[in-house]
Amino acid sequence: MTRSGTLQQSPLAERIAKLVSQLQSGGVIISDGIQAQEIPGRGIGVIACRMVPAGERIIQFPVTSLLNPRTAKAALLREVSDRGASSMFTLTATPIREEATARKRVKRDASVKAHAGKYANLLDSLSSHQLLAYYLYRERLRKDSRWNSFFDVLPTLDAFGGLPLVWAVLDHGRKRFLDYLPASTYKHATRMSKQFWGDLTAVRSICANVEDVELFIWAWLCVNSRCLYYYMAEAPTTGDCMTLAPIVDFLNHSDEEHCSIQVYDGALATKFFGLVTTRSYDVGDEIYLSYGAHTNSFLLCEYGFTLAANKNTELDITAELLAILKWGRRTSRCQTEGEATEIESPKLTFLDAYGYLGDYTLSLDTISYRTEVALAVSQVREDVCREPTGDEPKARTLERSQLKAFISGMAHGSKFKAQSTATLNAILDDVVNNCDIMLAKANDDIECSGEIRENIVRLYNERKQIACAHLRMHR
Ligand SMILES: C[S@@+](CC[C@H](N)C(=O)[O-])C[C@H]1O[C@@H](n2cnc3c(N)ncnc32)[C@H](O)[C@@H]1O
Repeated sequence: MTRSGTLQQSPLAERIAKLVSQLQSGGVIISDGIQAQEIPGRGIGVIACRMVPAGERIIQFPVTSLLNPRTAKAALLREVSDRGASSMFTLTATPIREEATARKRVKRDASVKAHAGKYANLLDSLSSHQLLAYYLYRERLRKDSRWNSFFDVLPTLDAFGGLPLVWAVLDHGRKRFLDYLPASTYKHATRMSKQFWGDLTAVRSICANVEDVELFIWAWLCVNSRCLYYYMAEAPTTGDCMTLAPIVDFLNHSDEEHCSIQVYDGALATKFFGLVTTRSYDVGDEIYLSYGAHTNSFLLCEYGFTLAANKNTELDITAELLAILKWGRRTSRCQTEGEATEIESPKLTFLDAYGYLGDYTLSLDTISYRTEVALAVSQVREDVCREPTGDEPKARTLERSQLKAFISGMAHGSKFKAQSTATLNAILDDVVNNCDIMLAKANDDIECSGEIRENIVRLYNERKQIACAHLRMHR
């Protein structure tokens, strides 16, 4: 992974040492048992440099040194009162005027106060992700930012080049790779792209001079891929409870549990944000953190990598199943999921009413209950999914009650089993064929190379592996 910076930059080890020393002088405690260093294929990671037992606190951060919406907002407001109108950025709404003479200082102070109040309200209107991306964007442009040694070790925009979001937003000849993605991954990338543009618009609505899309996407992705959960009472949603913690954010992901985050009280009423090992390590072992039980499709979209062997692998057949529910037929290339859910359909309305619309998946050995329900609904007539409006044939009433009993878990749904298996097998045959086509396409495309091809191939191989396992089980 390339690091941010230019030709004059010092070696990575020196930049890491500089960041560590700056953090330590700010009260961060880093165990002598760990060391951050470059790891082939994974950027920077954290390694045990002595035997580290389970239960050791390896990093401890005074919460006031974290970079999160709370500390970023405080820094932004301080800047307004310190710099007044000479602030590098001015708000879209009523910028304050520089007052030239001492006589006008009182008036100026009042103006700064009013400005700060307005600014605080505007900042409060941003989500945590928007606020942090805005803050990183601004700080990255400052020569004297207190976060410069952190920025010196963050990935460059180039290092984010494997993310579908970057292909979608910046293209750089890669937009067409989006068409190689499985439908569910494509949908995830599209959703992120929408969120990204929405966030940029929100930030620009309070500060028009956020013009550099490349710098903003870099900031947005640093926040997206490096933030950890951190509870803040003022955060409006769980998703807003996020913080950056330099060094902690060097830990790479594993689907095994390695470490946990703890917030605890220290001396003098200081609160600490700490990282604690949950297993022991030998010298040279990499110390990981689980980012969550994520599939490779999720990891690719949110973080730009996939795991060679992922415990949370699944096959998403939402697009394929929605096409059957809506149109009563299969489609060969399914990127139609959005389209299918937007169209009025009694079966989709019915599934939605019961909380079973979308997210149809299979793991290597199980079919999710949501998928079973959707398969059952796919085989009944549309009028079974409508509420009765008067007299109706008894058979329809019976079938509706059998379906509802299955959905609510009161019946095994054996009535639906055979047809569900047949429909699923037909979908899985299509999945296998589609995987072969897409694998051949990606492999033949010489521009789709390196890590990007490796990740796409991994997604299709996984899909194919799960589809074949179920076809073997159910044929
Ligand atoms: C929180 S950062 C971890 C530190 C990062 N490696 C760095 O160089 O700064 C998350 C990023 O690390 C990389 N990463 C994390 N876990 C990985 C893994 N198991 N394999 C490959 N890359 C990984 C991805 O680029 C991801 O976006």
